[in-house]
Amino acid sequence: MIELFNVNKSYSKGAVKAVDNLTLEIKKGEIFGFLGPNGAGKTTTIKMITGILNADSGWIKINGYDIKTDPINARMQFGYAPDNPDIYTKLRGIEYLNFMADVYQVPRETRKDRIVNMLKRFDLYEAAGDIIQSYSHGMRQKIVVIGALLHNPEVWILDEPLTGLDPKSAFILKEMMREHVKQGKTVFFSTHVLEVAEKLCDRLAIINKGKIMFCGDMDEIKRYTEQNQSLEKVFLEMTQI
Ligand SMILES: Nc1ncnc2c1ncn2[C@@H]1O[C@H](COP(=O)(O)OP(=O)(O)OP(=O)(O)O)[C@@H](O)[C@H]1O
Repeated sequence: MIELFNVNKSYSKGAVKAVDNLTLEIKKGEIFGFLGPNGAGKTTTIKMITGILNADSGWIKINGYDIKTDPINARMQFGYAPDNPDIYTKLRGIEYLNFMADVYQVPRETRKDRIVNMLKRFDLYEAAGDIIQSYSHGMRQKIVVIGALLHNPEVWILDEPLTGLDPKSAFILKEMMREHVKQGKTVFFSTHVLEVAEKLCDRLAIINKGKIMFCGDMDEIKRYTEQNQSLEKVFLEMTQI
């Protein structure tokens, strides 16, 4: 579960208001999509949830742990895959995964099986001994996702996880998301791809200029509009592209 209450964030000494009084609750057992055009405030919000950035005001809790006042407990609740997978490129894939397993204290007895299973699931097993720098964008994205999920976190926070994945990898990740929430756990992810959000999410929020324009499920989207409009039309209306 993720809770945000009256969260604000500005950049450039207040000149750019990136997140504007945002209140949101992402429940256990749901895949929650975070939608918005470029520059809407999605990544800034995700960076505040994960404690990379501090909110100017408001509070954020993950499974009840405040990211500001109880950061270690809060961080142990989630796995986070950033939108830019170009990290630790000098390491071999397997070195990166072992490093992540060390950081999150994954026990030796379970880590090997877990690493091998996830590498095989994402078709990366053969490449695990290669330097990450030699990987394609999609391969880097997959290794970052595996690293984020190795400690079997209850809450998954994924920034644009499907961008750049081939159809098979995207299918596998979506399948994993569904399996995860079936166990009563939480998935929060941002996307530009409306079709994915429409098919995958239990609920979604549309953000524009730092403000939540809509939050609800697909039925609520349809009720919200007079006719049975598509998510695309609703999105375009709300974000006025
Ligand atoms: N470090 C920064 N300094 C100044 N302004 C910033 C900084 N980072 C983001 N911004 C601004 O804050 C706003 C929100 O940006 P953010 O990256 O959160 O949007 P986003 O929804 O993730 O966009 P995208 O879909 O393009 O990744 C934008 O106006 C952006 O230009």
